[in-house]
Amino acid sequence: MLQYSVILCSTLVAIPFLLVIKPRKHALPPGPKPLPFIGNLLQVPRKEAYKVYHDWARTYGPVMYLRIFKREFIVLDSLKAITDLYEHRSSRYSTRPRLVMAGELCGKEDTAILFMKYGAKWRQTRALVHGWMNQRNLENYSPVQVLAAHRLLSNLLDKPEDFSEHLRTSVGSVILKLTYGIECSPHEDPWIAKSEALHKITALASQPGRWLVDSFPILRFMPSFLPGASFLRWAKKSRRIAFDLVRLPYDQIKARLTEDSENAVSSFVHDRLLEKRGELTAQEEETLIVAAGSLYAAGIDTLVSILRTFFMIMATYPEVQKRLQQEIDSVVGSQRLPQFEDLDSLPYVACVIKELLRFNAVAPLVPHSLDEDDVYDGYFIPKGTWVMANIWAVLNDPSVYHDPSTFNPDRFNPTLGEKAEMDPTQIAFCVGLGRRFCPASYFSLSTLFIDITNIVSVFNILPPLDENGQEFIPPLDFELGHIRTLKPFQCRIVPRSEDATKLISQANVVSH
Ligand code: HEM
Repeated sequence: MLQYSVILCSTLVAIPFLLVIKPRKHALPPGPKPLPFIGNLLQVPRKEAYKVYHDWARTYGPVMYLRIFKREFIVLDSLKAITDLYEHRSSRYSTRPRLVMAGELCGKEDTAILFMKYGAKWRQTRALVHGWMNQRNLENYSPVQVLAAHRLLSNLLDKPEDFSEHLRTSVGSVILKLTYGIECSPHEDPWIAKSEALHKITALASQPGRWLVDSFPILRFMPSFLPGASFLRWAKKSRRIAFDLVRLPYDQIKARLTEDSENAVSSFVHDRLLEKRGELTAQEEETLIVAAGSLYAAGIDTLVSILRTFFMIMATYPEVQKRLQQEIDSVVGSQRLPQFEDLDSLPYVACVIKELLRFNAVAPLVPHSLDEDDVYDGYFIPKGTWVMANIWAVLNDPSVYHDPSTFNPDRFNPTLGEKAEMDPTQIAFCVGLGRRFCPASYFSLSTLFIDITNIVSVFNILPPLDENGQEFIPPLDFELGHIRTLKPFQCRIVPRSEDATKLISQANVVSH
């Protein structure tokens, strides 16, 4: 009942806006026929939207238009359209769409670069992140990445069934150590728990179509004690969690720098503070806090999603696992664990990583927006529109990737007479190479390399068993929050040999 009254109020608020829509010189792009007032609300897919949009593109073409109430959406379904807008018109298409719930009410616009509007604040934050995450600094991160990979092996040996949690701890501990110098505990670390809580909030807050306030921003001014305004109370709590997560670790480092400078550990934040002798202006401080917090928030979920998919693939495609192990064994042997120095000698590992990034499409629909009206391909693109790059469609285009629903790393391994298929690393991270490309692509690829090689060198990853003790293949069921990730699934993780078990123990003695 309450919901109906909110919809009724919103309708009354929206009518005057609808009446002043001006005639446009160029037509909007084609799309499914909208209903009066609610637009395409009832047609917008709730599940695997990127697949449905791709199907629609067969009817409407690679540039499609949708509307939900007053919010306008364009879906770009080809690499050409994405590159034309995100890259060739990057000065216009580099801002983010308005997200009232996630961005404004839950505070993501002020705490994470990913959600920030294009402008001076974004540029300053981005410059800080980019300067630190570039390829030249990669060597400095290696010891931390190797240590975390070894601890991951030990955790997988102890409690294989908790592999998803171990992955989150491992990736989180690398990012927290490099960003803030924080040492995470191997189990139930409070920082990792906070990041998990924020991940859930962000996924919920940015769910398209979930929040009426995203379509009717005026609802944010409702008194929060009113019935029907529980979303405002939830947003207030979530906002506090988002701010705490970026502020608390920063405050800890700052305090340690003055109180206990001898024991302060080098990190992104520590080194920036030291450069300025701890005397940052309020604005510099805010930029540093957000830059550091952005890495933590943007980095964990993406990498964990890819690594979980890796476990699923190993359990589903035993022949791929066997080839990986054969290659690693032939280069590394059985007396040590893989290292970064082995990278150039392991071409099949590189192909598997590329195929994981293609197959998983962590960010299947990347939203950008524009602050001025534009015309593309004869179509009108209104300012403020959500422009969504369908990266899943590009990474699953059968004219580029043969049999795209099959996991096949060999597609990147040119054989006699056959060309390698398009390298997906650029697309997965960069999306048409616009200005918002992922600043952490080198870091991500190196983390995937060290984790994957270490895991398969000592473990066999096998399908789970059913109640009759028979192996079964878990379904490949992805869910989409703010990123695309597999729903919980099981697999068996078993040491390959006694030597492998010994190697894990030795590596952890050395690392402690
Ligand atoms: C496999 C792993 C990853 C993938 C596939 C990935 C992909 C992406 C994509 C598609 C974007 C948006 C690009 C756009 O808007 O055009 C992005 C942005 C971003 N990524 Fe990543 N990412 C990954 C890992 C990471 C990691 C590990 C970190 C940090 C440690 C990170 C930090 C960021 C940040 C800060 C942005 C925001 C850039 C901005 O808005 O200016 N990413 N990433």
